[in-house]
Amino acid sequence: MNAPIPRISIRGLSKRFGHKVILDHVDLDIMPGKSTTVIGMSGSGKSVLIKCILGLLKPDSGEILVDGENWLGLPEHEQLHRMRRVGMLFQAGALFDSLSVWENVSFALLRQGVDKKTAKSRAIEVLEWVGLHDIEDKVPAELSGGMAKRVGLARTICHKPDIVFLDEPTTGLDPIMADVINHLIVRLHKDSGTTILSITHDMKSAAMISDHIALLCHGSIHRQIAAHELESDQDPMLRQFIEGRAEGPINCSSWGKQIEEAIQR
Ligand SMILES: Nc1ncnc2c1ncn2[C@@H]1O[C@H](COP(=O)(O)OP(=O)(O)OP(=O)(O)O)[C@@H](O)[C@H]1O
Repeated sequence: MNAPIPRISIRGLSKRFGHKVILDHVDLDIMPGKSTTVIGMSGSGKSVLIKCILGLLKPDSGEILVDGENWLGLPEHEQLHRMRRVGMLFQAGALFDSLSVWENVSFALLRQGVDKKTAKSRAIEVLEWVGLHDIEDKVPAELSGGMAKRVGLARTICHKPDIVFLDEPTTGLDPIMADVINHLIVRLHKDSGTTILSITHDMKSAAMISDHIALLCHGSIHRQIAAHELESDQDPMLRQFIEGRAEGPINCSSWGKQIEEAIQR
Protein backbone atom coordinates (compact mmCIF):
# COMPACT_ATOMS: atom_id res chain seq x y z
CA MET A 1 0.00 0.00 0.00
CA ASN A 2 1.25 3.51 -0.86
CA ALA A 3 2.21 5.75 2.05
CA PRO A 4 -0.25 8.65 2.49
CA ILE A 5 0.88 11.94 0.94
CA PRO A 6 1.39 14.76 3.45
CA ARG A 7 -0.93 17.73 2.99
CA ILE A 8 2.12 19.97 3.49
CA SER A 9 5.68 18.77 3.07
CA ILE A 10 8.53 21.16 3.75
CA ARG A 11 11.81 19.88 2.33
CA GLY A 12 15.26 21.37 2.96
CA LEU A 13 13.90 24.90 3.44
CA SER A 14 16.68 27.42 4.06
CA LYS A 15 16.56 31.17 4.55
CA ARG A 16 19.21 33.65 5.57
CA PHE A 17 19.25 37.42 5.95
CA GLY A 18 22.74 38.64 5.07
CA HIS A 19 25.12 36.37 6.96
CA LYS A 20 22.48 35.40 9.51
CA VAL A 21 21.14 31.90 8.88
CA ILE A 22 17.54 31.70 10.12
CA LEU A 23 16.32 28.43 8.57
CA ASP A 24 18.84 25.73 7.75
CA HIS A 25 17.35 22.80 5.81
CA VAL A 26 14.03 22.61 7.63
CA ASP A 27 12.10 19.37 6.99
CA LEU A 28 8.53 19.02 8.24
CA ASP A 29 5.53 16.93 7.15
CA ILE A 30 1.96 17.73 8.10
CA MET A 31 -0.58 15.04 7.31
CA PRO A 32 -4.12 15.85 6.07
CA GLY A 33 -6.49 16.83 8.85
CA LYS A 34 -3.74 17.05 11.47
CA SER A 35 -2.87 20.00 13.65
CA THR A 36 0.86 20.64 14.01
CA THR A 37 2.39 23.35 16.14
CA VAL A 38 5.93 24.66 15.73
CA ILE A 39 7.36 25.91 19.00
CA GLY A 40 10.64 27.70 19.54
CA MET A 41 12.32 30.63 21.19
CA SER A 42 11.64 34.21 20.17
CA GLY A 43 13.66 34.92 17.06
CA SER A 44 14.12 31.23 16.21
CA GLY A 45 12.48 31.72 12.81
CA LYS A 46 8.89 30.54 13.31
CA SER A 47 7.35 33.53 11.53
CA VAL A 48 9.97 33.36 8.77
CA LEU A 49 8.98 29.71 8.24
CA ILE A 50 5.27 30.56 7.84
CA LYS A 51 6.08 33.55 5.61
CA CYS A 52 8.15 31.30 3.34
CA ILE A 53 5.30 28.78 3.10
CA LEU A 54 2.83 31.56 2.27
CA GLY A 55 5.13 33.03 -0.39
CA LEU A 56 5.57 36.28 1.57
CA LEU A 57 9.32 35.60 1.78
CA LYS A 58 11.41 33.86 -0.85
CA PRO A 59 13.46 31.01 0.63
CA ASP A 60 17.06 30.56 -0.56
CA SER A 61 16.45 26.88 -1.23
CA GLY A 62 14.06 24.06 -0.49
CA GLU A 63 10.60 22.90 -1.50
CA ILE A 64 7.11 23.35 -0.17
CA LEU A 65 4.86 20.62 -1.46
CA VAL A 66 1.11 20.75 -0.97
CA ASP A 67 -0.53 17.41 -1.77
CA GLY A 68 2.73 16.58 -3.56
CA GLU A 69 2.77 19.74 -5.74
CA ASN A 70 5.66 22.21 -5.36
CA TRP A 71 3.89 25.55 -4.81
CA LEU A 72 7.16 27.52 -4.95
CA GLY A 73 7.71 26.38 -8.53
CA LEU A 74 4.31 27.58 -9.77
CA PRO A 75 3.74 30.79 -11.74
CA GLU A 76 2.41 33.61 -9.54
CA HIS A 77 -1.20 33.46 -10.81
CA GLU A 78 -1.29 29.70 -10.11
CA GLN A 79 0.10 30.30 -6.62
CA LEU A 80 -2.60 32.92 -5.97
CA HIS A 81 -5.27 30.51 -7.15
CA ARG A 82 -3.97 27.76 -4.81
CA MET A 83 -3.97 30.24 -1.92
CA ARG A 84 -7.78 30.15 -1.96
CA ARG A 85 -7.38 26.90 -0.04
CA VAL A 86 -5.46 28.71 2.68
CA GLY A 87 -6.54 30.77 5.70
CA MET A 88 -4.09 32.80 7.78
CA LEU A 89 -4.50 34.26 11.25
CA PHE A 90 -1.88 36.97 11.73
CA GLN A 91 -0.37 37.57 15.14
CA ALA A 92 -1.48 41.20 15.38
CA GLY A 93 -4.90 40.54 13.84
CA ALA A 94 -4.11 42.65 10.76
CA LEU A 95 -7.70 43.88 10.46
CA PHE A 96 -8.24 46.77 8.05
CA ASP A 97 -9.21 49.85 10.10
CA SER A 98 -11.25 51.43 7.33
CA LEU A 99 -13.43 48.37 6.70
CA SER A 100 -16.37 47.19 8.80
CA VAL A 101 -16.12 43.93 10.71
CA TRP A 102 -18.16 42.02 8.12
CA GLU A 103 -16.08 43.40 5.24
CA ASN A 104 -12.93 42.32 7.08
CA VAL A 105 -14.33 38.84 7.74
CA SER A 106 -15.50 38.27 4.18
CA PHE A 107 -12.47 39.97 2.57
CA ALA A 108 -11.35 36.82 0.71
CA LEU A 109 -14.89 36.13 -0.54
CA LEU A 110 -15.35 39.71 -1.78
CA ARG A 111 -12.00 39.47 -3.62
CA GLN A 112 -13.19 36.25 -5.24
CA GLY A 113 -16.20 38.19 -6.60
CA VAL A 114 -18.87 36.85 -4.24
CA ASP A 115 -21.77 39.35 -4.07
CA LYS A 116 -22.01 41.59 -1.00
CA LYS A 117 -25.28 40.13 0.33
CA THR A 118 -23.96 36.56 0.28
CA ALA A 119 -20.60 37.64 1.69
CA LYS A 120 -22.22 39.55 4.56
CA SER A 121 -24.53 36.68 5.43
CA ARG A 122 -21.56 34.23 5.48
CA ALA A 123 -19.60 36.73 7.63
CA ILE A 124 -22.44 36.90 10.17
CA GLU A 125 -22.63 33.08 10.23
CA VAL A 126 -18.89 32.77 10.96
CA LEU A 127 -18.96 35.60 13.51
CA GLU A 128 -21.69 33.69 15.36
CA TRP A 129 -19.51 30.57 15.18
CA VAL A 130 -16.77 32.44 17.08
CA GLY A 131 -19.36 33.69 19.59
CA LEU A 132 -19.78 37.27 18.33
CA HIS A 133 -23.26 38.66 17.68
CA ASP A 134 -24.46 41.99 16.25
CA ILE A 135 -20.99 43.40 15.64
CA GLU A 136 -20.84 43.07 11.86
CA ASP A 137 -21.32 46.80 11.22
CA LYS A 138 -18.76 47.94 13.80
CA VAL A 139 -15.22 48.98 12.85
CA PRO A 140 -12.06 47.33 14.33
CA ALA A 141 -11.36 50.36 16.61
CA GLU A 142 -14.53 49.51 18.55
CA LEU A 143 -13.34 45.96 19.39
CA SER A 144 -11.50 44.66 22.47
CA GLY A 145 -8.32 42.59 21.91
CA GLY A 146 -10.21 39.32 22.44
CA MET A 147 -12.99 40.34 20.06
CA ALA A 148 -10.45 41.41 17.42
CA LYS A 149 -8.71 38.04 17.69
CA ARG A 150 -12.03 36.24 17.22
CA VAL A 151 -12.86 38.48 14.23
CA GLY A 152 -9.41 37.57 12.87
CA LEU A 153 -10.20 33.88 13.32
CA ALA A 154 -13.59 34.36 11.62
CA ARG A 155 -11.79 36.00 8.68
CA THR A 156 -9.30 33.13 8.55
CA ILE A 157 -12.04 30.53 8.02
CA CYS A 158 -14.80 32.51 6.26
CA HIS A 159 -13.90 31.20 2.78
CA LYS A 160 -13.74 27.59 4.09
CA PRO A 161 -10.02 26.94 3.64
CA ASP A 162 -8.81 23.38 4.16
CA ILE A 163 -5.36 24.57 5.30
CA VAL A 164 -5.05 27.10 8.08
CA PHE A 165 -1.95 28.86 9.45
CA LEU A 166 -2.12 30.40 12.90
CA ASP A 167 0.61 32.82 14.00
CA GLU A 168 0.65 33.09 17.81
CA PRO A 169 -3.15 32.67 18.15
CA THR A 170 -3.20 33.47 21.89
CA THR A 171 -0.51 36.16 22.18
CA GLY A 172 -1.63 39.26 24.03
CA LEU A 173 -4.82 37.69 25.38
CA ASP A 174 -5.80 37.15 29.02
CA PRO A 175 -5.81 33.46 30.08
CA ILE A 176 -9.60 33.12 29.80
CA MET A 177 -9.78 34.63 26.31
CA ALA A 178 -6.77 32.50 25.32
CA ASP A 179 -8.78 29.45 26.44
CA VAL A 180 -11.77 30.58 24.35
CA ILE A 181 -9.52 30.86 21.27
CA ASN A 182 -7.91 27.46 21.95
CA HIS A 183 -11.36 25.84 22.19
CA LEU A 184 -12.43 27.46 18.91
CA ILE A 185 -9.30 26.12 17.19
CA VAL A 186 -9.97 22.62 18.56
CA ARG A 187 -13.59 22.86 17.32
CA LEU A 188 -12.43 24.05 13.88
CA HIS A 189 -10.05 21.11 13.67
CA LYS A 190 -12.57 18.52 14.85
CA ASP A 191 -15.65 19.79 12.98
CA SER A 192 -14.12 20.46 9.59
CA GLY A 193 -10.96 18.32 9.52
CA THR A 194 -8.92 21.38 8.58
CA THR A 195 -5.14 20.88 8.41
CA ILE A 196 -3.60 23.38 10.80
CA LEU A 197 -0.04 24.67 11.18
CA SER A 198 0.40 26.96 14.17
CA ILE A 199 3.39 28.70 15.64
CA THR A 200 3.50 29.70 19.27
CA HIS A 201 5.54 29.79 22.45
CA ASP A 202 2.39 29.38 24.57
CA MET A 203 2.87 25.77 25.70
CA LYS A 204 -0.66 25.47 27.14
CA SER A 205 -2.08 26.43 23.77
CA ALA A 206 0.31 24.10 21.92
CA ALA A 207 -0.69 21.15 24.13
CA MET A 208 -4.38 21.86 23.63
CA ILE A 209 -4.64 22.54 19.90
CA SER A 210 -2.05 20.12 18.46
CA ASP A 211 -1.78 16.52 17.32
CA HIS A 212 1.96 17.01 16.84
CA ILE A 213 4.51 19.45 18.20
CA ALA A 214 7.79 20.33 16.48
CA LEU A 215 10.64 22.22 18.14
CA LEU A 216 12.40 24.67 15.82
CA CYS A 217 15.84 25.30 17.22
CA HIS A 218 19.17 26.52 15.80
CA GLY A 219 17.59 26.76 12.35
CA SER A 220 16.04 23.32 11.96
CA ILE A 221 13.33 21.06 13.36
CA HIS A 222 15.20 19.51 16.25
CA ARG A 223 12.41 17.22 17.46
CA GLN A 224 8.85 16.29 16.52
CA ILE A 225 6.55 14.44 18.94
CA ALA A 226 2.88 13.63 19.45
CA ALA A 227 1.27 16.26 21.71
CA HIS A 228 0.47 13.63 24.37
CA GLU A 229 4.23 12.96 24.72
CA LEU A 230 4.92 16.55 25.79
CA GLU A 231 5.21 15.77 29.49
CA SER A 232 7.10 12.49 29.15
CA ASP A 233 9.56 13.23 26.33
CA GLN A 234 13.08 13.50 27.71
CA ASP A 235 14.84 15.30 24.86
CA PRO A 236 17.10 17.82 26.66
CA MET A 237 16.35 20.76 24.32
CA LEU A 238 12.61 20.14 24.41
CA ARG A 239 12.68 19.90 28.21
CA GLN A 240 14.70 23.11 28.49
CA PHE A 241 12.22 24.95 26.31
CA ILE A 242 9.10 23.59 28.02
CA GLU A 243 10.49 24.21 31.48
CA GLY A 244 11.72 27.68 30.49
CA ARG A 245 15.33 27.36 31.65
CA ALA A 246 18.05 29.73 30.43
CA GLU A 247 20.67 27.06 31.19
CA GLY A 248 20.80 24.05 28.88
CA PRO A 249 21.71 22.85 25.41
CA ILE A 250 19.72 25.56 23.59
CA ASN A 251 22.28 28.21 22.77
CA CYS A 252 20.84 31.51 24.04
CA SER A 253 24.11 33.42 23.64
CA SER A 254 23.24 34.88 20.24
CA TRP A 255 20.02 36.30 21.70
CA GLY A 256 22.00 37.67 24.66
CA LYS A 257 24.34 39.36 22.19
CA GLN A 258 21.38 40.87 20.29
CA ILE A 259 19.98 42.33 23.53
CA GLU A 260 23.41 43.78 24.47
CA GLU A 261 23.70 45.34 21.00
CA ALA A 262 20.20 46.80 21.24
CA ILE A 263 20.96 48.37 24.64
CA GLN A 264 24.19 49.91 23.32
CA ARG A 265 22.44 51.45 20.28
N1 LIG B 1 12.67 40.75 6.69
C1 LIG B 1 13.67 40.49 7.54
N2 LIG B 1 14.89 41.02 7.36
C2 LIG B 1 15.92 40.74 8.20
N3 LIG B 1 15.81 39.92 9.26
C3 LIG B 1 14.62 39.36 9.49
C4 LIG B 1 13.48 39.62 8.66
N4 LIG B 1 12.43 38.89 9.13
C5 LIG B 1 12.88 38.24 10.22
N5 LIG B 1 14.18 38.51 10.44
C6 LIG B 1 15.03 37.95 11.50
O1 LIG B 1 14.84 36.55 11.52
C7 LIG B 1 14.89 36.07 12.86
C8 LIG B 1 13.69 35.20 13.13
O2 LIG B 1 12.53 36.03 13.16
P1 LIG B 1 11.07 35.46 13.36
O3 LIG B 1 10.14 36.62 13.34
O4 LIG B 1 10.81 34.36 12.40
O5 LIG B 1 11.17 34.85 14.83
P2 LIG B 1 10.03 34.12 15.66
O6 LIG B 1 10.55 32.76 16.02
O7 LIG B 1 8.73 34.17 14.94
O8 LIG B 1 10.00 35.05 16.96
P3 LIG B 1 8.77 35.49 17.91
O9 LIG B 1 8.37 34.26 18.66
O10 LIG B 1 9.40 36.51 18.79
O11 LIG B 1 7.68 36.05 17.03
C9 LIG B 1 14.99 37.30 13.77
O12 LIG B 1 16.33 37.45 14.16
C10 LIG B 1 14.56 38.43 12.87
O13 LIG B 1 15.19 39.62 13.23
